[in-house]
Amino acid sequence: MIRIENLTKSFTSKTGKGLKKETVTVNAVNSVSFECKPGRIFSLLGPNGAGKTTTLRMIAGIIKPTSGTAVVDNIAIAKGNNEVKKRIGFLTGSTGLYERLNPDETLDFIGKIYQLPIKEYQERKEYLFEKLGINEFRKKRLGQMSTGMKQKVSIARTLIHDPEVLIFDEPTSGLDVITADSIIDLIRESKDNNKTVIFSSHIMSEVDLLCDDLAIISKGSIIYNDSFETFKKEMTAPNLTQEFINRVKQA
Ligand SMILES: Nc1ncnc2c1ncn2[C@@H]1O[C@H](COP(=O)(O)OP(=O)(O)OP(=O)(O)O)[C@@H](O)[C@H]1O
Repeated sequence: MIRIENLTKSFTSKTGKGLKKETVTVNAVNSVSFECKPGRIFSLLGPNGAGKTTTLRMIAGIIKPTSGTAVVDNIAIAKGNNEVKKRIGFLTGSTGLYERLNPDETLDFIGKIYQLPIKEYQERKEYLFEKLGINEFRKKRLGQMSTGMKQKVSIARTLIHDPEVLIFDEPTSGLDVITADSIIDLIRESKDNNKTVIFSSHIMSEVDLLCDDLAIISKGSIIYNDSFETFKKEMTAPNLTQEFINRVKQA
């Protein structure tokens, strides 16, 4: 379960030189509240720069909110970051991978960090490698891999400790439809295993494939938050993408 209340993040930076130095504040996320339930897939949909990554990074405890609270699996983020991190799998475009390691070595390294029991770890690794089609390049160095191959390894790395809460920041970005499909399949399976899943996207067709509950974010604020069923029932545009565009424009 994820529950966030009035989550807000402002970034402050200095621009210019000498006497012309100015402080610039960007309100990336403004008082955002929503709840993601176990066994359901929650989509955070919004255009570029809307505040999706910033929101997810706050939920994952990577950056501190300026104000507001995030509770993950009954633990407040501010109070127990490490406890929360064990329960979370966070996939983001900037997930670090060591270019000199191969997928096997990468997962071994992460498995040790999480101190996973060896048998459980091995089984989980084999399962994820099979599911994601990593076996054929499991001995190849990350530095010699394509974007899609690296994304698969990132996903295996995110899921190796079988977390209760899965946070995917644009999980299929830059992937071909076949690769994207295996990832979508894995996300669905996590839902069936009663995990709490949130993923961000700016593509309505991807949301349509997976979503149970939908929040639309625009310029840092939530402009829609309800079930996807309700969104479809209330739709006045001829298709989902147009409905999304209209709602963002009207906000
Ligand atoms: N570290 C930072 N310092 C200053 N501004 C930032 C920082 N990170 C994000 N921002 C700004 O906050 C706003 C929201 O950015 P964010 O990355 O959360 O958007 P997003 O919805 O994930 O966008 P995209 O779909 O393009 O990835 C943008 O205006 C961005 O420039």
